[in-house]
Amino acid sequence: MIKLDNVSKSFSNKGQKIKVLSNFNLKIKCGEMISIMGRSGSGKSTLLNIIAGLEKIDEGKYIFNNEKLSSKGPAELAVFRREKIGFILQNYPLIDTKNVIENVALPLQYGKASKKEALKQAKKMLANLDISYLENKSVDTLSGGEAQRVGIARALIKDPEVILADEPTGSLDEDTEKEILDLLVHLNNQGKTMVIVTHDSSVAEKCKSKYKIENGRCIKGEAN
Ligand SMILES: Nc1ncnc2c1ncn2[C@@H]1O[C@H](COP(=O)(O)OP(=O)(O)OP(=O)(O)O)[C@@H](O)[C@H]1O
Repeated sequence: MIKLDNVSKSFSNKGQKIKVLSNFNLKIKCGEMISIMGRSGSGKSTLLNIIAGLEKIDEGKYIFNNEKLSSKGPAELAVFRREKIGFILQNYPLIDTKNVIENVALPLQYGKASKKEALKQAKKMLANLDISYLENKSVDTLSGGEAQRVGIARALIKDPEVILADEPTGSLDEDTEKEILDLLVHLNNQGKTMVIVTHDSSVAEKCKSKYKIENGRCIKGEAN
């Protein structure tokens, strides 16, 4: 369903060209859970941004469900992102003037849903993730693990096909990391395609396919 075919991507920085990905190939099947490792600066976040349609590629093809996304313009890519992609980040930027349920409801309110409908859906999502007790909490009172669950609820509220997670457990202690990982595995078992960028090999071990970015290319690790 996700296919990157001979992709190249460079950035220009102060007149200097930085080649990040070159002849980069990757196929991710629907419902797969994969990890992406690689040293700092190897291009992991760039890859997630390309999959999300936030970064254009220089050469090659990006295919999503038989659609050539690399030929689409910014407006079409924004629609694609809104409908298909959920992002989970290390420190999810929750809005601290809104409480937990309002934060989770927000992506629906940016769409067509009324506030009442959005809050109803958010309530359901919090219940699905067993965090109804956080509903009315102010986000600045949440622990790291609680904030991450709320971030996950917000990423899931529009029922995206693909979850892109950039260091989802990076700032958590060992026990909380395990709980969040179990939640990601659970979501994958429910059919979500997951792409997890991580520095942590214990996170990568949870994934059925493991990859590493090295010298701009994608290298497959041994199967679990
Ligand atoms: N918008 C940009 N403009 C210029 N250079 C960029 C831009 N985005 C990324 N880069 C450069 O591209 C390279 C890859 O960056 P990227 O953030 O994808 O790496 P990463 O593997 O995610 O790193 P880390 O593990 O440290 O987060 C780096 O050298 C970075 O400085």
